[in-house]
Amino acid sequence: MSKHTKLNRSTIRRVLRLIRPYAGLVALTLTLAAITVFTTLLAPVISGKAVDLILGPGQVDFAGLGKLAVAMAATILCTAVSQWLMNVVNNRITFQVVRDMRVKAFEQMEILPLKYMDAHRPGDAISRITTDVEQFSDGLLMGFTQLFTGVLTILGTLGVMISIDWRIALVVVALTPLSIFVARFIATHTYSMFKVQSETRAEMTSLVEELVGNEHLVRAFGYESRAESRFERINLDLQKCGVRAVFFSSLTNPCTRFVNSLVYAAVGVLGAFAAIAGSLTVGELSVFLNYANQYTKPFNDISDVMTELQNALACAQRVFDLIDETPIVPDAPDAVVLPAGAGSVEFEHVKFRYASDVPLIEDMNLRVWPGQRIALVGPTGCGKTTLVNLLMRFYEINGGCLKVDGHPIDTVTRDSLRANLGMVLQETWLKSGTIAENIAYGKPDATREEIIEAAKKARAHSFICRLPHGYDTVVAEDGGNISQGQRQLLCIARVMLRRPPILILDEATSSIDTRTEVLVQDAFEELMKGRTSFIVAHRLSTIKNADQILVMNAGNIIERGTHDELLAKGGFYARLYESQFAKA
Ligand SMILES: Nc1ncnc2c1ncn2[C@@H]1O[C@H](COP(=O)(O)OP(=O)(O)OP(=O)(O)O)[C@@H](O)[C@H]1O
Repeated sequence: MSKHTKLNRSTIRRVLRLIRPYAGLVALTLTLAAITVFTTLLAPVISGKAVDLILGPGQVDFAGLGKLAVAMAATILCTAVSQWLMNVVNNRITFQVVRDMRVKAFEQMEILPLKYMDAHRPGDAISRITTDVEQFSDGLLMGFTQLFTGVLTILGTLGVMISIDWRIALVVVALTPLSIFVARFIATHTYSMFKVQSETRAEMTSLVEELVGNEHLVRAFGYESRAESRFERINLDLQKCGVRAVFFSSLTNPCTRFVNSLVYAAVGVLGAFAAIAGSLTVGELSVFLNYANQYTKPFNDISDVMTELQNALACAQRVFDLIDETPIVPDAPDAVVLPAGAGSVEFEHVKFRYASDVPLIEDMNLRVWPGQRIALVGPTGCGKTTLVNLLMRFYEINGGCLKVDGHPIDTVTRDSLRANLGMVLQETWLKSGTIAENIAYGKPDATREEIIEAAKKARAHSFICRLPHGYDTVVAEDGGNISQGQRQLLCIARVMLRRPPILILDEATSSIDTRTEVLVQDAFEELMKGRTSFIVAHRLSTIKNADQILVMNAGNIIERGTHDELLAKGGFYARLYESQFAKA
C-alpha cells in the first residue's frame, strides 16, 4: 500500500472521529438524502404512467391523470422540502466540525514552542487555521450534499431500469464508463496544466513582491530593464499555459455530454424497438429515457466531488499536522506560583542550544542581586536575545539551573514567572484597540486612574492627551497613527502598570526622533527605579551607569565588571568601546 493511501486512510479516520459527535445529524442527512433520491426517481415513474393514460385522440383517462397530477405535485414538494432540510443539516454538521477543528488548532497555537515558529514561515500557521480549514469545510459540505445523493441515485436508477428491462439497462451500464473515462482523461491532462499555471502564477507573484518590496534597490542598481524582461517572460508563459489549461478543461463538458447523448440515443433506439415488439409500453420507455439521463449525471458530479474531497483531505491533514506538533513542556504538576519577590536572578552552569549540533551557551554562570542594572553588550549574534529568551522561559535550557528569587524557573508556573518579568523590546507591539486597552494589556482589571498614572510615569500622558480621543483613541495594530517612539512609551506604560520586579529592556532607538528619545530615556529611568534590570544596551550612559556589564561573544560571557573596571582591563570590551562608543 502506498504511503499516500495510508496517509489518506488515517486522515479519513480522523475526519470521521471529528464527525462522530454529530452521528445523529449524519443519520438524519442520510435519511433525507434517501427521501430526496426516492422522490426524484418517483417523478419519472408518475409521468410515465401519465403517458400510458394518454392513448390517443379521445382516449385520455382524465380522472386517472388528475390523481397522477396530485401525486406528482406531492412528490415534487417532498423533494424540495427534503433537499432543503438536507442542506440545512449538512451545513450544521460541516460548520460544527470545522468549528471544533479550528478550536483544536487555535488551542495548539497557544502551546506551540517557539521552535515551531522558528522553523516555519510566519504565514504558515495562519494559512492552516484559515484557508486550509475553509477548503476542508467546502469539500466536506460538497461530500455530504453530493456524494450520498449521487451514490443513491445511481443505485436507485439502476434498480428501476433493471426491473423494467434488464437488457437495455445492461447497455446503459456498459456505455456509461465511456463518459467517466473521457472525463478522467481530460481531467488528468488538465490537472498538470493547471499545476504549471499555478506554479507560473506563484513565480510571478514572488517576482512582483521582490520588485515592489525592493523598489529603491531596483532603481539604485538600474535593474529595471532586466526586471521587465524577466516579467515579460513569466507573463508570456502564464498566458500560454493559461490558454492551454482552459482550452482542455473546457472540453470536458461537451465531451461528456456527447457520450451521455450517445447513451440516451442508444436507449431511445433499443427502447423504441422493444415498444414496437410490445415488451415495453411507451410510458415505460419515457421512464427509461429519463432514468438513463439521471443515471449518468451523478458520475460526473462524483468525479468532481472526489477531486474536491481529495483536496479537502490534504487540507485536513495539514491542520492535523499542526495539531499534532509537540507542544511546549507543560508546567510541572507540582509547579508553584512564583510570588512577587525582590528580583534576584541566577544562572548556574546553564547550557543551551537552538539546534543540537550548533553550540551556543555552553556553561553560563551569573548572579544578579535585587535592584542591579545589568547591561548586555556584544557584537550581533553573540546571544543577548537568547539570554532574555531563556529568562522568560520561551525556550527550555538544556542543562544547569536558572533561578529567579531562588526558585528554579521550571518549578514555578510560566504565568507567574512571566508576571515577575516586564519586557520592553525594540519591536513594539500594539494590539488593535484603544490606547487605554493597550496599556492595560497585562492587567485587564486596571482602573482608568491606574492607567493614567502609569502613562504619566512613562512620559506618555501628554502625547496621549493631544490625541483626538485621548485614552480612547483607537490605534491600529501597526500603530499607523502614532510614531515609533510613542509606541515605545506605550509599551513602557504597559510594563509600568504591572510593576514587575525584573525588567528586560532593549533600548535601541534607531527610529526615534531626538525629542521622543529623551522622553523614552526618562521613562526607562523611571521604570528601572528599584528594579532588577537587564538592558540590551545601546547607549553609553546606560553602560556607564550599569552595576555590571556583561560582555558576550559567541554565546558566552567573556568579560564582566563595571565600565571602569573593564576599560582598565584593556580587553574585548575596551576594544568594543573604542570602536562603537568612544567616537560617539
Ligand atoms: N530561533 C533561533 N534558531 C536558531 N538559531 C538562532 C535562533 N535565534 C538566534 N539564533 C542564533 O543564536 C545566536 C545568538 O543569537 P541572538 O539573537 O541571541 O543574538 P543577539 O546578540 O541578540 O544579536 P542581535 O544583537 O543581532 O540582536 C546567533 O548565532 C543566532 O544566529
